[in-house]
Amino acid sequence: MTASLPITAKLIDGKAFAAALRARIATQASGMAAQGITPGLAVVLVGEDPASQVYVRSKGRMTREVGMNSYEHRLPADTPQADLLALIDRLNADPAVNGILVQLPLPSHMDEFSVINAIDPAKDVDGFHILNVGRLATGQKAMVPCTPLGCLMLLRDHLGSLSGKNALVIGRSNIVGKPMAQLLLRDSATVTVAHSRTANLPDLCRQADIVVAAVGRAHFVRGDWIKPGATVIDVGINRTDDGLVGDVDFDAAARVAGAITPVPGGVGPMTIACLLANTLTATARANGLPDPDGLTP
Ligand SMILES: Nc1nc2c(c(=O)[nH]1)N[C@@H](CN(C=O)c1ccc(C(=O)N[C@@H](CCC(=O)O)C(=O)O)cc1)CN2
Repeated sequence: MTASLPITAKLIDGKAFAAALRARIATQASGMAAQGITPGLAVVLVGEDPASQVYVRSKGRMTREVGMNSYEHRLPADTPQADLLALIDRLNADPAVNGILVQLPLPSHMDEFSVINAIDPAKDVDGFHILNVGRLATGQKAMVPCTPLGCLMLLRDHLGSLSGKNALVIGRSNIVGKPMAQLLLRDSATVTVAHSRTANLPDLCRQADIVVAAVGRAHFVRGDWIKPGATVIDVGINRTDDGLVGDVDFDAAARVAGAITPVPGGVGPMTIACLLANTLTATARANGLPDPDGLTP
């Protein structure tokens, strides 16, 4: 039905936005270096998941590019959980390390919550520790999960104020859906969180000024679900025979939406840029400095 319409949506270029954000972070990091402080980020990868290896490599490279120290720890897939917890203890105690990230997913013999909650909340640059989750939910100063923080930055840049907008978050994961809903609420949007049991999802979606799709199913959100002029943020990264695609049927949605993020090149690059932003914020807080400009929600 939508295929006959021209593509009219503005493309929200997350790749360009993330590059500009990293440049600002590099400038602020060099300001810290002038005060004798070099932020340090430790990334821990357990196992050989191919996508995780790519992300961890990119994290290390981009950390160094913005002038921070990168510490990479690669552990075999059969590492006992106690060994991972012992490494986290050492990183918690290391003053050169300001940020700690354990790449997810973890091998199935490990308990994700026990591992994440072992990280010092002040160094939890993923914002997944229960204390940071609670702080975000109650409007206190927190470390904020990187992907939703990146989505928020793109939304604010495109829309200015989110106040009073109808926002639909599709997906209720701890990494994206739930913190995204908290951030939108904090910006005074009217937020609905949809999931696999939600009734009448297409109709709900047709009422949304903002759609954040984070379900992990290729092309799940159809073009005729989109309200004309809506802003569509696609968090999905699905590897298919047609290559990497998002959770939104981009070709159809881009003929109806006012603005839309592509996959690749939309939200994905913001995740690592926001990780660097969080590392800078954690370093500032650890050294009694004010939060860096424009990097926190
Ligand atoms: N501890 C964490 N684990 C995971 C997180 C996270 O935030 N913290 N998020 C994802 C993976 N992720 C970062 O870790 C990540 C995903 C995607 C991208 C990205 O730049 N995507 C590109 C496409 C790259 C490709 O070809 O695969 C894009 O969308 O343009 C960066 C980071 C799960 N684990």
